[in-house]
Amino acid sequence: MQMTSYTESIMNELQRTVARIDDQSVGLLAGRIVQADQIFVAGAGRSGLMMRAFAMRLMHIGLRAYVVGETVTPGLTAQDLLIIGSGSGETKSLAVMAEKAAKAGAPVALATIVPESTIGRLSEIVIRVPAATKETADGGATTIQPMGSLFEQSLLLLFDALILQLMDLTGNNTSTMFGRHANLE
Ligand SMILES: O=C([C@H](O)CO)[C@H](O)[C@H](O)COP(=O)(O)O
Repeated sequence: MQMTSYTESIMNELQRTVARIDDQSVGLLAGRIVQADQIFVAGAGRSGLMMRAFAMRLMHIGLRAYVVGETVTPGLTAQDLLIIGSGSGETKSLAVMAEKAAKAGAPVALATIVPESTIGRLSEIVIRVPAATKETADGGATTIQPMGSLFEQSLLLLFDALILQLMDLTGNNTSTMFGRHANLE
């Protein structure tokens, strides 16, 4: 198949998937984000890359956002919020992180394929993304793509749409946000 046909299939998969994400749980997360003192985001592998992209936009909005594991990332308190992106909801390092956050009294939010997963059970807000997990031998009717690709792409779209909601809530626009963009690049 040609590249353009593959991208068309991917776009169709994405449209089907993001259309089934629950708006209410995303709205709930938007509310928690603006209330939090600091926002910590985490994810492993490709899911982690999408979470890093989200953290950058949170910073552009003027929020105190950190990627867990960076050398400059401070400690988390009960006034903060931890947002995890994990397709399986079972990635060990993230499950331990969610447990630690819950012990510190901080709410955990999770975007995942499996709400009933270990991390899902530790999370106050769970956003279900109906994609195929990375272990699924083949995505069946859900996806032609390998492993967690559909989930990872959906994460990017979900969080970019959430950023638009946060821009509305906080009165930001592209020029206020660009004003906060890194100027040492
Ligand atoms: O990097 C990944 C892999 O390429 C799957 O497509 C995953 O994102 C990584 O292994 C983390 O897994 P999850 O926590 O289940 O998202």
